[in-house]
Amino acid sequence: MDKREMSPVAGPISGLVAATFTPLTPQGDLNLALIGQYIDYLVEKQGVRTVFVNGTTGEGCSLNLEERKQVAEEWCRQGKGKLDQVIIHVGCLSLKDSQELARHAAVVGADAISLISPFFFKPTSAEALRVFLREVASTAPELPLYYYHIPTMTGVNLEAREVLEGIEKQVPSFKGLKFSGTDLMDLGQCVCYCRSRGWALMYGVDEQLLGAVSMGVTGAVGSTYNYLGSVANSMLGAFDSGNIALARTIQHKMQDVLAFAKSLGFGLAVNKQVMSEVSGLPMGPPRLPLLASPPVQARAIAQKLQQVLGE
Ligand SMILES: CC(=O)N[C@@H]([C@@H](O)[C@H](O)[C@H](O)CO)[C@@H](O)CC(=O)C(=O)O
Repeated sequence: MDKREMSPVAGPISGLVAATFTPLTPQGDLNLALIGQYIDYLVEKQGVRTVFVNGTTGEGCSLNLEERKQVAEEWCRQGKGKLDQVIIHVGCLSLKDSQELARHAAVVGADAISLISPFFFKPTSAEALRVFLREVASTAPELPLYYYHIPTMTGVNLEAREVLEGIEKQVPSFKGLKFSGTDLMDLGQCVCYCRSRGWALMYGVDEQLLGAVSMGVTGAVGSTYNYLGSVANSMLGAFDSGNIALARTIQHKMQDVLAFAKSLGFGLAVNKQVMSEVSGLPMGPPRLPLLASPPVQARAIAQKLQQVLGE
């Protein structure tokens, strides 16, 4: 067990955060009954004790509000005493919907909320986005709020550093961001801004986490930490102890697996199947418009993972 696994979370979020899949039945309804076992798997097999619920991996934007509430509530309920933190993603196209989910997150005992920018009518300036974040935060002022920067999915290409400018004056509960972009200049600037305020900066592109760690992020949120958490934890442990050569070797192996996965059309649908293959927990199908792929792809990826990372 490495240092990060042992240290309790205090202050800004550190270490790995699993961006959870939303378990569905074969018919496409929520399978809430699986969440208890899912938590045990993350904690016991992957050494991951903080979760990010209803985000990209959780298909949050494909669930209706009632479903999102049920999923959030179940993670909070089942995670009590087992998980360090439950972060609920409340981003929606409608301000009112995000406010409703933020309020609900507070009621069910979430530790924090996070949100993407609306992406149909997009904010035309960083100030417009800050005002949107402020209006959501005001409905759950007691919960830390993290901006979720994911330009590849939202098409909102405002620099994250620009969004941060002066945000603490508008959003007193603001505590950092989840950065799922690849612009290292922007990331570095965000690190400086967040570090001087004691905020969290969680990186979200798993295949290049080591680069972000060397930039100074406090932690990482990602889909692959659901089943590669223990591997990624050992990479972070190697980095922390100054064994950069080992950290690089581990990151390169993770990249080999993900490059192979991408060559087979890795996306959320296949990723969810890989999780089922590796964990043995039936995550079920993705929700339309995503389509399930033939299981052969996920099996091949799970085998590759075993072959590369089991070495
Ligand atoms: C676009 C996307 O899904 N990115 C993932 C990554 O974890 C990604 O799956 C991984 O880096 C493999 O490419 C996360 O950033 C998403 C995430 O944290 C979330 O589910 O909210």
